[in-house]
Amino acid sequence: MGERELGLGGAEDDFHDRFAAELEVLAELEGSAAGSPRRERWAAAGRAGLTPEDAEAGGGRPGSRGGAGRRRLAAPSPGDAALPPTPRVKRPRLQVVRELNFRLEEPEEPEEPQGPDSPAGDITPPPSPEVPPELWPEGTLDAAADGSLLWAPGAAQNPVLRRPPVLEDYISVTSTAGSRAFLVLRADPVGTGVQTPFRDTWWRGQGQLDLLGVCFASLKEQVDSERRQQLLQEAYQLSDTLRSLRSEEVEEEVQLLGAPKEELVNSPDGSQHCLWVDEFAPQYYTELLSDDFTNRCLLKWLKLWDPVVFGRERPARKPRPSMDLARGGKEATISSKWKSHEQVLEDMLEADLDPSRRPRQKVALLCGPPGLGKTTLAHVIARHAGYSVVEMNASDDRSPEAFRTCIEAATQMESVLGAGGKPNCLVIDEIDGAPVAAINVLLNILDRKGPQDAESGGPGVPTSGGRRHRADGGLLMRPIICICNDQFMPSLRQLRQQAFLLHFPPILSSRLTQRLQEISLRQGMQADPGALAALCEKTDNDIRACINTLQFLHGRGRRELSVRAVQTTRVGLKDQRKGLFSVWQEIFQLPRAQRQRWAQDPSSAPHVLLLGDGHLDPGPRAAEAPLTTAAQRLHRILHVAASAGEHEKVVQGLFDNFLRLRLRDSSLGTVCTALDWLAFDDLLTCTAHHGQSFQLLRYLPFLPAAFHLLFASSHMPRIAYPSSQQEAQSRTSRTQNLIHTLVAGIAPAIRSRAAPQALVLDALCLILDILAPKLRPVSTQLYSTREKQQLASLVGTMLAYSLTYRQERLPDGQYIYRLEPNVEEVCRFPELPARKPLTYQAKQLIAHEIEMEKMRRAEALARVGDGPQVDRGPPGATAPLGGAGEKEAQPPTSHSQEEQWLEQRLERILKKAALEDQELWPPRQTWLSGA
Ligand SMILES: Nc1ncnc2c1ncn2[C@@H]1O[C@H](COP(=O)(O)OP(=O)(O)OP(=O)(O)O)[C@@H](O)[C@H]1O
Repeated sequence: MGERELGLGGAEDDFHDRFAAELEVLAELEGSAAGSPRRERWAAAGRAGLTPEDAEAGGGRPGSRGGAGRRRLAAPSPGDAALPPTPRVKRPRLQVVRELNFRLEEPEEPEEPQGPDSPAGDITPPPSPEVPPELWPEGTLDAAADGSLLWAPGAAQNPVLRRPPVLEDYISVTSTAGSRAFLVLRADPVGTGVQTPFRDTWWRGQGQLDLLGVCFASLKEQVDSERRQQLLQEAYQLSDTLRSLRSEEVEEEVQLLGAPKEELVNSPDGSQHCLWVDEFAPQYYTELLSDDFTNRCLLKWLKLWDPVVFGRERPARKPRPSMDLARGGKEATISSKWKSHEQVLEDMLEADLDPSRRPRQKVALLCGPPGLGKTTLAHVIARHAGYSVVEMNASDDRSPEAFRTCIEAATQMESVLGAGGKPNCLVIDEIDGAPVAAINVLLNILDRKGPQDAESGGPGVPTSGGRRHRADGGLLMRPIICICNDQFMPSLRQLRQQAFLLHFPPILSSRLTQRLQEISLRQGMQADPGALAALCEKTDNDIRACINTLQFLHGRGRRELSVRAVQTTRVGLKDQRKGLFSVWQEIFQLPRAQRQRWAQDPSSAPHVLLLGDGHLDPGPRAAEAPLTTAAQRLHRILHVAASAGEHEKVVQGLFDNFLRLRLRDSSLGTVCTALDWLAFDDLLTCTAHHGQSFQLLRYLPFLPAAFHLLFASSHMPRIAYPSSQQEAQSRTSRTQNLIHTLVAGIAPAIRSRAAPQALVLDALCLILDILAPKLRPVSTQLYSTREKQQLASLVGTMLAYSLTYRQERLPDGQYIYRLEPNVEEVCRFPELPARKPLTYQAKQLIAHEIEMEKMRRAEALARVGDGPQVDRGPPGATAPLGGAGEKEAQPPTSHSQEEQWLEQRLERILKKAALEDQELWPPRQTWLSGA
């Protein structure tokens, strides 16, 4: 400070001379020039970083810290405002500067009430208590100084100034050359020369308070990293424990088996090179696990190709003892009415070959769940029948071109003689994954007709497969076996109709268990039948899954298979989604294990769970066991229904089939409960979709579960694909169309009172009765007046409703007259006979009279339009039955006269219409010449 004073004292006069202009401005400012509006505007603008005009308009940023003090300073006093801007007595610079102190300290006190000039909306929070007032950034001040005369530009950043700063204390320094500089003094409350981090924190937060001092994000990060580390540690600990447990287990097993440790460690590695499913894949027909009937059917179908492929004649058929006779009397009558799938298949196999001596079904379609050995069956059977198998995967070769090339290469080209000179048999796997276009290619190939087909003449005896194939030019001469999981894929619809369809039934678990035992024995693995049966049940008798599980466990060093090991192992199934028929079957059939229990305890009928609580109460011992099993079944069906996906179709199948089951409940209580469930399902679906309450959809699988508990039995139900819904829909739309046609044709006067619903419910049935009066089967000439009137009124009524009779030819060649539009369909049950049927002649007569009446009306209309020029018809013609508007017309006396008269009328009407046309549309030449 001493230096400063020294400096100041020494050069005061010089200073005044050099900076006279600036000091004058300062003095002006000091002399309450705050009264000057311009000055105030500058100050406000400086505070908010606005232009003076902006400041004038909006008052700058309300509540900024520097603002309050500055505003107070700038408040004009009436006296000052009147003062002229005269030069003042020069005062020492420091004094000026001190008086120009803009009371920066004042805003530091947040409690201080705001001045009257403070904006009402000032909601700026007080500064953070952690930030000392001395460290408030000069940003606001600097901003205020920017462009203003009051501040030395860059004072905040550059402490060495050429002019003395206005607001801060400073030290002036004079160089030896006599030039002066001013050094700004800054307070340093934290430490000498140490830059405080708070300044940065303040600005980084862009006005945020950062009460914690550390950014929240970094705190979160810190917590996250700590948690991660903790998890990692836990994982390490777990893996250590597991490793130690496993090594203990292996050691135990080694001790049990007495095998040397090295051998155990090596054997899994060695076996990994070859999958057991491949190693133990069946090579011969006898090794197949699938159902014998299916195997035999496929083999028989392949044998049907022998005449064209191998040139062998088909062996003469032996008369088969009728299966019906072998069965019981009642069952025999049923089976004569309903043919089982097996019978249908056998009939197909017994059927004659087509004219080109090929089987009627050119392609066999094997369908069933995955992993049951369908592909294996096709390969083994084809080899067994003497073919060389060519396999293609329809999911891979999806394009129609690739499909065509593959099929033709295997069945049409020279390579029909495959490896070892054997003819090819094409196996198309996963055909349900092929697109419709590709399947159409296959269908086209199947549909190709040979010369024999075209002629339908006697069969030509082929000499050899190759020559015959060339002669037929593209005719399919080799068998094709298609394999799919889901036969109901829409793309397969047409193929299914043409194919020899073979459902692949589930493999018997006893056969599979036996095979698994063989395999495990050969691999040196001890597996008791119980454990293997559990494995089969768990995998739904999926051969692949069973063998893979065994290999997996073997690979992990297990030499003994226990039920617990099977239960605890997570077996990877290929595809758990079931087809619709399997879903329906599971719903209507008891699971196998359950069947035994069911037989033992018939009192625990599952429907009691749904029909009433009373049955569940008898006592814990009676209720507990069935409840547990029922709960298991419930969960299983819930799972099956939920994973099936097509809920609507599943429910339709249940609806169409549940009444065909053998119901044991004679009071039909189960049926009523089932109907209630169906109604509930409808309600649920409607509510979910109308109100978009999709959370309700989770309750939909409960309907199949309820049906299972109500109807499941040990019998294999005969399930039909549901069609009632579609039929009902098409019937509804047909009926609606009929009603619309009828209403549209009704005369306007009647139509106003014939709303479609009222018409259907109230009028149509009675109208049909009215339209069927008793008419004598004689000529109308012989009718009495009353009968004539009756006929006339009938014709009038039918015309009013735009009804008539049309002649139709039935497929058997018979002619009938049918009402048009056929509203009888709307209001009469098809099975019931018509109440008052009209004879063919009566309908013919009515139709004729309706046509006549129409013509008469048309002519009457034309006459009304033309007035007297219109020809009034033949002199003898009169209205036959007193039709409306035909008083003056003379009816023809005989039938031939009547026809003649009608023809003349028609001719005249047509001529008149032609004339009118000409008048309206003159010939083209006239137009052109006129133009
Ligand atoms: N009798 C059997 N003995 C041993 N393994 C068999 C037997 N039958 C089939 N396998 C094996 O089971 C596996 C599955 O058979 P396959 O591929 O024929 O089933 P799939 O029904 O065609 O299944 P996907 O529909 O998944 O193709 C094959 O690896 C096969 O080797």
